[in-house]
Amino acid sequence: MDEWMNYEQFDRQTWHSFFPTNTVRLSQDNLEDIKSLNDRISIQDLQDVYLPLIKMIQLRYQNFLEWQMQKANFLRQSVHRVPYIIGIAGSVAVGKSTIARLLSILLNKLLPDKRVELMTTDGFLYPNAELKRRGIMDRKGFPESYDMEKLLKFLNDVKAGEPELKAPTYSHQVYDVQLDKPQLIEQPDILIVEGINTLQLPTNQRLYVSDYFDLSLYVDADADLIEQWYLQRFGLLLDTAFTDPSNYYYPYSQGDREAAFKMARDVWQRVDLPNLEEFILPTKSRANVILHKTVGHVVDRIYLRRD
Ligand SMILES: Nc1ncnc2c1ncn2[C@@H]1O[C@H](COP(=O)(O)OP(=O)(O)O)[C@@H](O)[C@H]1O
Ligand SMILES: CC(C)(COP(=O)(O)O)[C@@H](O)C(=O)NCCC(=O)O
Repeated sequence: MDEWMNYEQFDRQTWHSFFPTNTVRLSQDNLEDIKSLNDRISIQDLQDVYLPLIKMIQLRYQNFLEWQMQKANFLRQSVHRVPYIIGIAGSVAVGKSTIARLLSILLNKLLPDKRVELMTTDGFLYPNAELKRRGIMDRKGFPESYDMEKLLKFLNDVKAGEPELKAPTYSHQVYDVQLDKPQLIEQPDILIVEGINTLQLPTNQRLYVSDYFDLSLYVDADADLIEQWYLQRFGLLLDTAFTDPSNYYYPYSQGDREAAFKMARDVWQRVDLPNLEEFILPTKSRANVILHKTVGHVVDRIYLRRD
């Protein structure tokens, strides 16, 4: 069976033609915000790929708001604010958090009266100490390394409009969850949730994380390319965060650079690649939108699931 039969596929040019960019004006500040993503997203990518994407998200969001009104009318309830949740899935190091940040900047710009917040599911990993206690430190990122019950309960509370929720956070710098630095989630209108497990099937819970999503995106690329991006990020961290003696990878920042990269390649091959193949890739066909990236993070194809 054709794996893509329920998707429409667009090349970059066609996708761009759906929303020619001169209709959105970005201020210098917005551009600076976007550039602070380290020049990683080019203005060309912004125009060709991300502005049409954000326009489509805006249309879907309007539709969602309309439905909330109609539903309240039908059920003879008063309209209450329900957050719109966007999930972003894909491999470790494929660029999920970079895209999530860009989308949040653009949504803030397009919908200035809406509160847009961004979080990652990495904070729901068990702390390193607990992973070690369970003997699964080398399974970090695999389904069993997350407290899925806690994540589901959290998303349920967000949807229910609970005020001032505290999301646990994760630091790539420290290589651990930061129990003392929770992120406040304060009744957002739109919440972007990025993480490798956002489309994962439940292991023993009855709910999917994605049951709480109003829209889901999967960021896709060839594994060989993602490995390069993983190693590039490792190189950056090796020169910065890992030089802190409290960092998990500190010894590698002090020793031979080639040995450090050898270790990182080994971690990719033993941990992140098998996780991609066994648990992350199979979730791709559940996403509403698939962004396919090629060399240099350039998005060359966009897939939309028929609905
Ligand atoms: N559009 C892009 N252009 C260039 N580099 C990028 C782009 N998106 C991400 N990167 C780089 O790729 C690496 C992984 O990106 P990141 O957003 O951290 O991925 P994830 O959140 O999926 O782990 C980082 O080093 C980041 O700087
Ligand atoms: C915390 C993560 C599971 C999540 O990755 P992300 O999507 O944030 O890049 C990953 O970065 C990770 O730590 N994996 C374990 C093996 C490794 O050190 O790469």
